[in-house]
Amino acid sequence: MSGMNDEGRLENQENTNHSNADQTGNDATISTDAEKPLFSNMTFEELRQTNEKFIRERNWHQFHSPRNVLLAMIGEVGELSEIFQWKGEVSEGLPELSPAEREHVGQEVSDILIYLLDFASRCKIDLPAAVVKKMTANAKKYPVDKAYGKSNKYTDYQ
Ligand SMILES: Nc1ccn([C@H]2C[C@H](O)[C@@H](COP(=O)(O)OP(=O)(O)OP(=O)(O)O)O2)c(=O)n1
Repeated sequence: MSGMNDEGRLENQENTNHSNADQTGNDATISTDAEKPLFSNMTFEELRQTNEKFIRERNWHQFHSPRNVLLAMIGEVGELSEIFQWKGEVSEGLPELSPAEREHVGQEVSDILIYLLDFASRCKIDLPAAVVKKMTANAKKYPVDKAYGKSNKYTDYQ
């Protein structure tokens, strides 16, 4: 279960002592190191400010309406999808892709995030706060005891 701490940050209160093994005894966990730090320490706000400067210096705010930025983001989602298109299943860490393809994935996912930050900014949405709120709601909708090891929609066990 997750909740908010005094600073408004999402804190993970889940009991992580349970086994990841499913009923057949297999370890159902795909990633063993998913919770180790992976991202560099740039805040959403720092990234947003850097991008606002990029847009302002080019006098591009006139083009960056919420609708235009949303469409640009969807275009980048398409570009990311193209890298995976017609391939078989791809494993965590993308070992099936070439180094150039992995680099390309990083570029396209960055374009998506840049446009997402831009979109949130154009809509005056405090994105990290909205994400924390949504994660808290997700944890309530999908309680561990009901959702553990199941991929059902929450409506199946309401
Ligand atoms: N009007 C624009 C144009 C570009 N960008 C920024 C956001 C994206 O991170 C990146 C998108 O640039 P391109 O439209 O040139 O798209 P790609 O980088 O994906 O290039 P290509 O389409 O050649 O793969 O640049 C932006 O904010 N506003």
